Amino acid sequence: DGWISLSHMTSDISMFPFKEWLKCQQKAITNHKEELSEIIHPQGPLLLRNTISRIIALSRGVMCEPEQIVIGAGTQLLIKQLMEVQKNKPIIAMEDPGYSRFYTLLKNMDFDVRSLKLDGKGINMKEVESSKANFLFVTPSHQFPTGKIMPISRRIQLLNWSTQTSNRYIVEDDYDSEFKYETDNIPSLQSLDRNQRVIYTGTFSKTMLPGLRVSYMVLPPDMLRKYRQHHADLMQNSNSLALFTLYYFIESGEYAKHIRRMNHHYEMKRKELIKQLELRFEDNVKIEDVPAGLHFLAQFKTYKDYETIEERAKKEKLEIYSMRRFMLTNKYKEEGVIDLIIGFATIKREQIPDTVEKLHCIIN
Ligand SMILES: Cc1ncc(COP(=O)(O)O)c(CN[C@H](CF)CCC(=O)O)c1O
Repeated sequence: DGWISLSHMTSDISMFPFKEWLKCQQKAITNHKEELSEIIHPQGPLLLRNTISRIIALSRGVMCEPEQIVIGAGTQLLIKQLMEVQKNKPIIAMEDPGYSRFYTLLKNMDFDVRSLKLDGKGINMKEVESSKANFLFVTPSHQFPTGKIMPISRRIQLLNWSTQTSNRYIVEDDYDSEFKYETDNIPSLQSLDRNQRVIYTGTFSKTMLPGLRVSYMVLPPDMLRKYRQHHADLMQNSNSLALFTLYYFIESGEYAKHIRRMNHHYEMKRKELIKQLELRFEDNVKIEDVPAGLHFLAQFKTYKDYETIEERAKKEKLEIYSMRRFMLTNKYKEEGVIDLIIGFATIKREQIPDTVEKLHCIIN
């Protein structure tokens, strides 16, 4: 259809090992007919939760028992189910710019959602303190969408904040933490938490396929008890066959191999795209060069406004999202520049020069 994608919402399907996936699916069908014929554990199969707890301990330092893991068909659904448990409507705070889908979901659930500004270290601490929030949503590993990696100092401040009164929680959304280039990973916020205040969420959307719809959250024991009480009748909403297949995919080593391969592939494309952008735009572009994730923020000098740029991108059949998509309430707009979110998962390496050229004529 002639469209080129700089979307941050995709993963590179051309590299997905479907042959291996199908072998694992065959194993799942052969070995788990029993489970496939009945209602599985509401939190997802214990054998997959064992595997997930092992990999997030190794890769993210998350310390948890498999019993604390709840699997679900997407992070949004898990957040919805988690927040349904909260009595007396806690006040919620989240990053702005941030994840508009969570903001909309929580507003639609009639929560009082405060959108807090960022500073150089991530969510602004003074705003957190004055927000009177009980539930704080953050993306410390790779702030969504600016990409900032939250330093340990700010993480400690947040953890101290979470222990100041009894009913405070931090939801750590670790959505694309598996992709780090050059730098090594800072352990998760959850790994530093000694007071059972951090609810950790992860997803296979970025490392596998967004269409798989397999995500998970790790609940502290007291929250898990409340969750199980409230959702006693709720069934697992992920596809069981996909869950058992994923189990074999991980246990066979294919998952670790796939992540290594994708890390290398994405790092190469990211480097090339940044190089071409800087060549073409010279000092009319400023790249937030955080070596992580599947997108980066690029600030372009132009007096055109967001609507014009978005219109022209559509006309040029270039799928790209601007900062407008992520501004929750403070619609700031610096004079003479626009911020675009550049996703590099889907673009082919050979398409990069033309795409940069296309972007140049859209912006200038
Ligand atoms: C901040 C953040 N936390 C989690 C997910 C994972 O969600 P799920 O696939 O349901 O597990 C995403 C994935 N982002 C979506 C696809 F990229 C949508 C982006 C947009 O709406 O801008 C995300 O950005």
